[in-house]
Amino acid sequence: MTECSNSLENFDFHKIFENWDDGVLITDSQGFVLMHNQAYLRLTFLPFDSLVGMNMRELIRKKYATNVASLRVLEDRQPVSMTHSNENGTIVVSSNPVFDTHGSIAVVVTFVRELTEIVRLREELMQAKEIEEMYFKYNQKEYSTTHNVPIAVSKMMNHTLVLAANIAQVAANVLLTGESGVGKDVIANYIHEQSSRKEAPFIAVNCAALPENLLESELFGYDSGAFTGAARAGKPGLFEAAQGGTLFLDEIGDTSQSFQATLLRVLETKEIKRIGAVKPIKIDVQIIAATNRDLEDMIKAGEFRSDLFYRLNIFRIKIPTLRDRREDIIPLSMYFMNLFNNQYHRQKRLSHEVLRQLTKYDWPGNIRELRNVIERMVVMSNGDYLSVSELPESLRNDFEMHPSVIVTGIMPINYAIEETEKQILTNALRTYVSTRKIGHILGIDHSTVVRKLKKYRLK
Ligand SMILES: Nc1ncnc2c1ncn2[C@@H]1O[C@H](COP(=O)(O)OP(=O)(O)OP(=O)(O)O)[C@@H](O)[C@H]1O
Repeated sequence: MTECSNSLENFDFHKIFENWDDGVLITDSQGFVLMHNQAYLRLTFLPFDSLVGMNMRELIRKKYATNVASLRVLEDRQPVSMTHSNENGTIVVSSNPVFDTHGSIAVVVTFVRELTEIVRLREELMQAKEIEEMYFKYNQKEYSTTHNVPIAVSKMMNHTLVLAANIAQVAANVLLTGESGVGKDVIANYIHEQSSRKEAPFIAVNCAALPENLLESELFGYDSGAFTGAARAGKPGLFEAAQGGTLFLDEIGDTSQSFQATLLRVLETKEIKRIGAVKPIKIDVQIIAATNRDLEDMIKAGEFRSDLFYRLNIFRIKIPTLRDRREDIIPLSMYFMNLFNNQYHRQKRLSHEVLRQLTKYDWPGNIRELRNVIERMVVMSNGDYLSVSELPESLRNDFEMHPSVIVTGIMPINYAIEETEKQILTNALRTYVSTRKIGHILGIDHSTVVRKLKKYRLK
């Protein structure tokens, strides 16, 4: 090593170490601490004001550590490097022996460096790569508008499709459940398309959209003279129109108890009677019922007939929410982008940042909400690439996904404020690199962020 001894003599090494961002610790040949800087305590989260004079074995004895690099150096007489990860982040610790002229270890110098940021950046890079791969995969022709099979990349949704296809083979009646917008309509269609009935009609009825008497006459039809104003020849209902095919009864949870009783009879006898008629008509129709309501709760509340529920529940498909199958978000987004590009004669593209943001959001409105977001962006955006700034407000800010703050105890207000500030800043540091960005996200100015980070000794 080349050095200029004159100038080095003037250096205050303590001062240099103290201002160092990395942690530095020097121990003697017995493991006693000779010196360390504040960064060492901050990065290792050791709850001491000073370690000087303490033997590093003490840390193991007091269970602050299981493996101490500087002690390993004393045993192995060679440099040792190790990484430690916990809820506070990841650090890399490198310890090096310094030998005296007799070849004995004089001191061990240890450096501690924070890796959290690097680990986070690596994860982000991997995520970006994944998104890029997906982007190219799902931007191909097969995800163009001609795609008529439900988009399903996730294991969960593929499992749902297999179940649906199996049920389609046996033409059993099915109950589809799941939150609003998860794709119950789409799955009902898929079941029909997978069945041997696919050439016959698929008829969908929204039971909640019609008043009870109209719903019955629509479904069962009526005979001539059934009521004033009835057509002379009578009118076949949708059950008859769906002969040989599929009848999809959406929002079954919103029907009256008397309608439920009639439907149960139809399921059991496979016959219907037109209103005002005496003679029953045999029907050969696969019934698919769907609801986003909790029928079991409704039964408890006396709002849904348990006998109809048990009849329908023999084959039930619960369609998972979009937040439970995040792998489908990118393929669905690409699909909708192509769909609306064609529809509105646009050539928009989704940027990686937008895709990443879409995968992070919780989608309470499920696929319908995603579809609406993409449609709006395709129509409203100015540039070729849809950018994060064009996303709706709720999707732009991560923190809006976790808006509730729950306090479970009683404590001094100032302590609570400081503790909350500290936790929010720690969370923000995990996601954002720049203090300016943190200021923007937290709604405070940049200098306040810097001041608070210093105050809480956060980095
Ligand atoms: N797997 C999918 N692939 C492509 N588009 C889908 C898929 N699932 C749902 N969609 C689209 O999402 C929107 C909502 O789906 P759908 O109407 O089937 O939901 P739902 O569960 O029946 O909702 P609700 O309970 O409110 O009636 C529709 O535009 C549909 O085309």
